[in-house]
Amino acid sequence: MNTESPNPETSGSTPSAEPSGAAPGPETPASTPSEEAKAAGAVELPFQAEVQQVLALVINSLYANQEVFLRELISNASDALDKARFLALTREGVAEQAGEPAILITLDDAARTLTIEDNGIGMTRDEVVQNLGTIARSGSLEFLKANAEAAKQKKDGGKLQLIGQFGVGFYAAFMVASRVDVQTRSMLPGAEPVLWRSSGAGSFTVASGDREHPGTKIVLHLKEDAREYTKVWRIKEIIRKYSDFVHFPIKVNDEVANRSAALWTLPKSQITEEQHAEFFRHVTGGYEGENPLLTVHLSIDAPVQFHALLYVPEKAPADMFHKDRRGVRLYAKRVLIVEDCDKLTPMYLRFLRGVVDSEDLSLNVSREMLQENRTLSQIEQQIVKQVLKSLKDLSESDPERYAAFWKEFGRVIKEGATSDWKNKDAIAELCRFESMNTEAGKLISLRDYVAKMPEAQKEIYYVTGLGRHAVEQSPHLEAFRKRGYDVLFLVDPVDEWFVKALNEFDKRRLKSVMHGDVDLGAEPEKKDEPEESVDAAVAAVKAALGDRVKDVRVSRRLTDSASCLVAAEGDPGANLERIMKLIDQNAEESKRILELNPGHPVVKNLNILAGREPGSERVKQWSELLLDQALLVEGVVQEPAKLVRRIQDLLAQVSSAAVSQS
Ligand SMILES: Nc1ncnc2c1ncn2[C@@H]1O[C@H](COP(=O)(O)OP(=O)(O)OP(=O)(O)O)[C@@H](O)[C@H]1O
Repeated sequence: MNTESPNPETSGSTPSAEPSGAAPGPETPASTPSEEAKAAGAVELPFQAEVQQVLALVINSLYANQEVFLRELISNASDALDKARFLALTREGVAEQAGEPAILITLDDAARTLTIEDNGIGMTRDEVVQNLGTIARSGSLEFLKANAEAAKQKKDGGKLQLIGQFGVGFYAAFMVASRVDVQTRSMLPGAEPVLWRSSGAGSFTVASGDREHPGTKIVLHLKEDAREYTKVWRIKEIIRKYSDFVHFPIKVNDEVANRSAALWTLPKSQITEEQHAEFFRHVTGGYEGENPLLTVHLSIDAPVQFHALLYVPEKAPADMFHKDRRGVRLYAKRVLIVEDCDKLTPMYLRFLRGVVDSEDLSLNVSREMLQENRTLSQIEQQIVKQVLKSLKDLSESDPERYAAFWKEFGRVIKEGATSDWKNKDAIAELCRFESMNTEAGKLISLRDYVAKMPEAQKEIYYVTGLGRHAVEQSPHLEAFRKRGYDVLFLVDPVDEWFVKALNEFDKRRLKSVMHGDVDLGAEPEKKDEPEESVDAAVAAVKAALGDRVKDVRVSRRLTDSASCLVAAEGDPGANLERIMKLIDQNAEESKRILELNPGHPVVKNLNILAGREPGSERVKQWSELLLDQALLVEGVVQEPAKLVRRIQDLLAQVSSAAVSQS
C-alpha cells in the first residue's frame, strides 16, 4: 500500500535558474572564473544556504561509513528507474527508455573517476536546479546538526554510526569526490539535456548537456584519498552489502554485481531451503549458525504494506546481552536504510535476524524513526504477533527443535512478559520450566502443567531458587508432594520478574510455595485427625527470636521437616533478595516468617518443654535451632560457628539424657 506516488510531477514547484550575483564559495575567488563556470554557456548558482551547511558537514566526514555515498547514488538511480516505469505507464508522449532498465557503474582507475548511470526518468533543467541545489525537506539540517553534535560528544571519535538517515542523499557524493558532473535528460516531452557541475564549494553551474537518451549519468572525480572507489572488488563489496537486492541490475564495468532479486518478495513456495540458508548466512555473516532454526516469512498488505524475511538463528548471538542491541535490516522499496534497525523488533525478540522491506517507507524515514514512527510500530506489532505464532507452531510440530530454541533464547523470551503486556499470554504459552514431577533436564509448558493439575488444585505453584539442586529438597514442597501437586522450578534469576509480571495463566494464579499462607486442606490420608495444638512452642519461639523474624506460626506446608522460613505475601522473598544483593550490596532484607510443623517431634517436645519451663535457656536453644535449620536448608547460615556451638550443646544434653536413661 504505497501512499507515495512515484509521479515526478508531484515534486513541487521549481525555481527558475536565474544567474546569481552571490559570492562564490571560499575556494573560488570572484575574480577568476570557477571550475564550474568554465562549461560552455554555464550559469553559476549558489547552493541554498542550508545545502552549504549540509555539504560542510558531509565533507567533514559526517558519516562513519564513507562508502554509503554509493548506496545513496544507487538508490537515487533505482528511484529514477521506478519513476520512469511509472511515467511510461501513465503518460503519453514521454521519451522511450533506451534499453532495459539498469544501473551502470564504470570505474576508471587512471582518470580516478567513478561513473554511475541510469536510464531512468532524468531531470529537466528546473528540476536539476531544484533537486541538486536545495534541500526539499525542512528540518533535515537541524536534525543533521544535532546528530553530528551528539556524535561528537561520544568517545568513538565523533563519527555518526547511523547511515543514510538524513536525506542528504546526493550530497554524500562530496564525501569522496572533489568534483561531480551530472549529465541528465528528462523523459518529459521536449526536455533538453543538462549538465550540472560542482566542486561542493558554495556554488554549482548548469549548462547545456550532451545526453542523447533520457536518464542520468553522474561522474565523480574522486579525491586523492578515495582511490579505493575505482577498484571493482571494492565497489562490488559495497553493492553486495547495501544494494544487493535492488531490483534492477547494477553492472560494474559491464558485470552484474547484485542479485537484483529481493528474496523476501518472492512467494514462499518459490524459495528453497538452500536459498534461505544462504540468505541467512548473508545477513548474519555466518556467525550464528549455518542454517536458521526457524524462518518467518511475511507478506502483509494492511494496515501497512511490508515483506519480512526473518530468521531465528541456531545459536544465540554473542552480543545478545550487550547493551547495544542489534536489529534487522530495514529496506524501503528494496533499498537498505539501516543495517541494524532496533525499532522493528522488541527487546525480547532481539535475536531475530533478517530483512524488513516496506513500500510505505521512504528513504528519509530515519528522521522520524529515531523518534516515533507509526509505520514502523505497526510493522513491529505484526512481526511480534507472527513470530510468536510461528514459535508456538514450532513448539507443537517439532518439540525437539523447540527445546533447542528455548535453550538458546528462553531467557530472552521471558523478558517479554515483563515488557509486552499485550502479548503476555502468547509469551506465556511459549515458556518452559523444569518442575518437581519432571526428570532433571526435561521441561514442561504452563499449558502441560495446568492439564495435569488434580481437580482439587486451584493455583499454579512454583518455587524460585538457585537451581534444581537447590530447590528440589526444599521443605516447602513437602505438602505439595504428598498431594501429588506439581511445583514449577523457576530457577533462572529472570523468573522472579517473569512470574510477577505474568501473575496468572489460564485464569489460575501463579503462587509461590515460599510465600504467604498455603491452605491445601488436610492431607488425604489424615482427613479426620485433629491437629494437636503447639501454641506454647509457637509463643516460646516467638519470644526467643524476637525481631529476627516477622512472625512465628503453625505451618500447613510441612509434613516431614520441623520448620521452614516463608516470605509474607507481597514481600520479595529470599531468592529475589539474594539477586538484589548481587546488584546492590546495600539492598535491604525483609524479615520472614518462621513456620513450625505441628506434627514434628521436635516441635511437639518443645511445646511440652515450653509449658514446663517457659523462657528457659533450653527452650531458647531449641527455638534458635529451629531457625538455624530452616536457614541451613536454604544454604544460608549467617553465623555458622554459633550454629555449630548450639548443636554441640544440644547434642551434649541429648547424649547425657541417653546415658542417664540407659
Ligand atoms: N539519478 C537520478 N535521476 C533522476 N533524479 C535524480 C537522480 N538523482 C537524484 N535525483 C533527484 O534529486 C533529488 C535529490 O536527491 P537526494 O538524494 O539528495 O535526496 P532524496 O533522494 O530525495 O532523499 P534521500 O537521499 O533521503 O533518498 C531526488 O529526489 C531526485 O528527484
